[in-house]
Amino acid sequence: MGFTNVYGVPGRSGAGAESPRARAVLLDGRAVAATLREETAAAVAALRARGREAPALATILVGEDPASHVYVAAKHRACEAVGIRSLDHRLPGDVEGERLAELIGSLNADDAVSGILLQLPLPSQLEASEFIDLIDVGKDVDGLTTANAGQLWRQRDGLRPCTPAGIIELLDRCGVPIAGRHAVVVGRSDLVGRPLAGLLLRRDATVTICHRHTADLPAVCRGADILVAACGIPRLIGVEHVRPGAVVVDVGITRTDDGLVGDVDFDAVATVAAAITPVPGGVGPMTIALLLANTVAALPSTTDKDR
Ligand SMILES: Nc1nc(=O)c2c([nH]1)NC[C@@H]1CN(c3ccc(C(=O)N[C@@H](CCC(=O)O)C(=O)O)cc3)C=[N+]21
Repeated sequence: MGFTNVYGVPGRSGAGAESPRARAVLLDGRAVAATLREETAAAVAALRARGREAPALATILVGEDPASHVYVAAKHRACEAVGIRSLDHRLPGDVEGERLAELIGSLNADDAVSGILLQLPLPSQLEASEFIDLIDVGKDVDGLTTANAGQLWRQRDGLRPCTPAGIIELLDRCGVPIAGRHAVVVGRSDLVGRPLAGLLLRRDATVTICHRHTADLPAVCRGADILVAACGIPRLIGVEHVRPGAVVVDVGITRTDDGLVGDVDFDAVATVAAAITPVPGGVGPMTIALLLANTVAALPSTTDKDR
């Protein structure tokens, strides 16, 4: 992408320097995700052509959270579009943990199931990490089990969480360099902040993780070449957090009366950043594209099966 040169000269302008007038380049997650989905569809077609079964993703949705229903439906549609079969399991919000555990056990044992996704959040009586860790490590297409998280931090192969992996893929495919850059991640969730920090570190970024106890958040964020907002606080990140020329990634997605709102004050930040992801159309579609890629990657390798 053409903007690498612009971005390649980071604007280490002193205090009081004027913001560039030009608006930030849009990091178009929707377009990049479409390309990635085509690649996944081609990989599935190639498997089928060799006589293999299509991969299958099993989703588990517990309770009636409306946003979760929207997301799970989107995941099923995306599976269908690339030739991945999907299995839709639903449990009532007051389900006993034992029943959920049984379902996960039966999906672990089912050879026709290549990936298992337990949609979060769970109802409050169920401790999410306890159930995530019941998922077979090889079917953990969300990359959220303790075992896969450990693989990441130990620098070993493993399934990676979809949102963090999607962010890295988006930066790579848009030509944003990572090695040697200072990446600041705002938010330390198990789903996004922590694993993303691990992935950025593996790519040789200098990584800072910020959270609610961080002193002078704007100052820390202004040190970022790559600033990732993943705290779930609508429009927390404003111009005062962004050094002119930084790349800004917005993971936040809050439903409000005026639509979906990110963690970044987009209109303001787009006047100073070199590049920025929109909400919607940024990180969200990449998350789903990586879920599909992970589901294909979770298949036992062709060589294993063919031997
Ligand atoms: N086990 C688990 N794994 C997850 O990956 C997971 C989860 N639980 N719980 C909830 C979050 C959230 N999440 C999103 C996925 C896609 C969009 C997405 O496609 N967003 C569209 C907009 C879709 C809309 O209109 O809502 C966009 O940003 O353009 C958003 C959010 C996955 N999550």
